[in-house]
Amino acid sequence: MSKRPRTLDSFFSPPPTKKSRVQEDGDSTQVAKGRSATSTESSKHSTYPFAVPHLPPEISDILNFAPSEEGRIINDQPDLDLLYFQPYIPKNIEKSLFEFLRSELFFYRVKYNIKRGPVETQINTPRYTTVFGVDDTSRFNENGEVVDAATGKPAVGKNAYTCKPRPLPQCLAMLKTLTENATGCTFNFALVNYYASGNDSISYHSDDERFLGSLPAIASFSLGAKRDFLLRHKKTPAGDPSESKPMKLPLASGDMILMRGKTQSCWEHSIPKRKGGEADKGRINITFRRNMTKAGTANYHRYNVGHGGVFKWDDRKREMVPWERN
Ligand SMILES: O=C(O)CCC(=O)C(=O)O
Ligand SMILES: [Fe+2]
Repeated sequence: MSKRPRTLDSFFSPPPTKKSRVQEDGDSTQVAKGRSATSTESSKHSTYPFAVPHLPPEISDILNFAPSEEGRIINDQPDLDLLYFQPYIPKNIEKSLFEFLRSELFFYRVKYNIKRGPVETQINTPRYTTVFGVDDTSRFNENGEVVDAATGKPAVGKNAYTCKPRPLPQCLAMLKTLTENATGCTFNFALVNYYASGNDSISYHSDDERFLGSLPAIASFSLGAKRDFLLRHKKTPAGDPSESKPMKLPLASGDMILMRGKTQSCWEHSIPKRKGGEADKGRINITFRRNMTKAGTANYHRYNVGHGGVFKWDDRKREMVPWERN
């Protein structure tokens, strides 16, 4: 069983009120009052368009029991090393965790240009994205400022960030800590995708950037609609037979897949568009990664935050809508 995680409450929000402390002590007569007090606590940061509420105790208390099942090793194909938790998130909170994150996080629908030779093409990312965290060179101090990991001083000049790193909100920090305890891996970055329908997708790619180091371990959570996760071996000069055997994992809500070893250097993965099944339902994917460099942080911001507007879930319209400060 994993250890109970520490949370980052200390610098995200004021100290807990008496009521929430009573509730945390488990005095059931105070639960209702304690809940309303706790639900007003939130993660705030100068880079956040709006505050992100802390997980309500009915979710966080049960999340402490994750992983729900032991991971199953899948390494029966060349260079593949997966640990598949089916599920990781306890069944009785998987839906409410999905709805909480969809409602409370801010998302972006990023457009960017790529240049191939003389031709510039605009890419419309076919899903909503958002990122949190910072690379190994830096950390957030008690005031929430990003500072050098070793000296505690802000990076200046050519060492300064070209983006504004944002700390993980408590809801993701808690899941990250649990995942670290269960897997023995260390993460400092979270990338969240929201696939609004079967029309949203991610094409074949590997998370093999240099800023993730060699043999990176990436923990990938699924919440909401079931979607196929496809994996295929990268082309090898020798035309290894493994190239012709793609794999399909039908990822269900609450599942977690840890990709490790040579998986990123030798395999590609994708979530293709789909029709039918749960195609009209949304899906959240959270990946925890360990990012090594400032350039990595800037890269994640460019492709997952961009310069465009913020989107937030509208529960009445049942869709992501542009969000504006009022
Ligand atoms: O949605 C998923 O399950 C995969 C997402 C992914 O591969 C990525 O964000 O790099
Ligand atoms: Fe990926």
